[in-house]
Amino acid sequence: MTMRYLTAGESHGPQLTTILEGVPAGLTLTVEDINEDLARRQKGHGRGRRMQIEKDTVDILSGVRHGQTLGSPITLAVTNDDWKHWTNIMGIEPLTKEVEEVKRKVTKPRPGHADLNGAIKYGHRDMRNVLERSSARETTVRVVAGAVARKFLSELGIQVAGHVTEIGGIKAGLQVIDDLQDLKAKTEASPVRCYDKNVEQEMMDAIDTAKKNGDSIGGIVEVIVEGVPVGVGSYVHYDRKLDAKLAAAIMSINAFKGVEFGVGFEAASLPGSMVHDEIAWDEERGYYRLSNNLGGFEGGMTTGMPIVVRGVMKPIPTLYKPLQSVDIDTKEPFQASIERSDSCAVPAASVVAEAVVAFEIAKAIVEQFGQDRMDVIKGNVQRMRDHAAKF
Ligand SMILES: Cc1cc2nc3c(=O)[nH]c(=O)nc-3n(C[C@H](O)[C@H](O)[C@H](O)COP(=O)(O)O)c2cc1C
Ligand SMILES: C=C(O[C@@H]1CC(C(=O)O)=C[C@@H](OP(=O)(O)O)[C@H]1O)C(=O)O
Repeated sequence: MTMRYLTAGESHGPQLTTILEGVPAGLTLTVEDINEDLARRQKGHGRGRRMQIEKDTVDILSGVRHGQTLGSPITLAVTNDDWKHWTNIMGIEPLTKEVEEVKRKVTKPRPGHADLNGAIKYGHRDMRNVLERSSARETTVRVVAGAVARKFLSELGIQVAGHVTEIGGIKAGLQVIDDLQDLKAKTEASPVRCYDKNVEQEMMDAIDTAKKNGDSIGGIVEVIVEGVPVGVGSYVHYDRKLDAKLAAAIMSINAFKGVEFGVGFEAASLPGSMVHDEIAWDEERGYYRLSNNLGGFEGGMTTGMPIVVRGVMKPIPTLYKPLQSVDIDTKEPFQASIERSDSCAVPAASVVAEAVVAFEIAKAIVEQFGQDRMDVIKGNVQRMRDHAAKF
């Protein structure tokens, strides 16, 4: 058995829901653990008006009793505060004439969003049926699932931190990050979730300029995970490689277009001597590496060094400045008219990236070190650490 989750819910429907299955029994879990991450996801310069309407908090509806997980499926829900403005448009009852009159049918696909392909695929003449689910509103409950995973990992001494390294071409200064607490403190204090104070204002200006021009910008987020034991994941079969799973998880975030580990794409132009992480040993630490260019992975398995994974987010597709598109009813070209949109969601996406990475690592640990009980998993992880230290 494994840990898995489903998400359900439309962007302007009553709520987003996730059911997590396979979370071991005996994990201490409170709504506060989760609400903290939900609040972090809502912050960040560049978000549109929707974030002022929502104040995301979670309800735990099953699988937890007196602050402890039971081992049974955990149902978690986040209410959409905006729903009250959309009850006619998003109702589940059949259409009446009055509803038809207020129903905002969407027939103008946005380049870069899921509208046109989704409409053709599912046969929807009203593209609201596509955008409601393709919206990144769904990432609220991925952050909820990730918060549970993060709590699980913290019990095993594993820390996860995400931050923004680039927005609209403005790059954070290069720094080897070896203090996650410091990184977290700097990132949380930053309106763009970037540790480098020197570029913060430039990033915000880039976002404001894009917004003023009716445009949008993307960027790069990085997630660092410390404390994962050696050998999580496996080289023995392609679908057991943990780096591949993390790559898929990052790519699954709305608007993400690429993933790299450690030096990543730069490895193409570097000689092997500048890429591979030399191996050393001492009595206290056991085996360790003199560098971490490969971002914590060899052979689909963790090396014990921090995992360093980055993802690139394209600019937000909904633009106030119209791009060419065609109305699917009239087949006429149109000028876009936009109600609201984010102009940059890279800071929020760094929290989503943390969540999906945390979930994949928690899942791999549950698969490898025991499934039902926290105490058994803790013991098994410790045995692996001892084994590696003595090896
Ligand atoms: C946190 C977050 C917020 C987003 N906000 C918007 C938005 O306001 N407007 C928009 O058009 N796209 C937004 N996106 C991106 C779209 O959801 C995404 O581009 C779309 O689902 C199409 O999928 P794809 O870009 O992965 O192909 C956001 C993405 C994330 C991660
Ligand atoms: C609601 C969220 O993000 C939304 C993601 C999104 C999209 O198209 O992906 C479009 C916008 O939604 P709306 O059209 O309601 O303004 C964003 O606000 C959120 O992150 O919670």
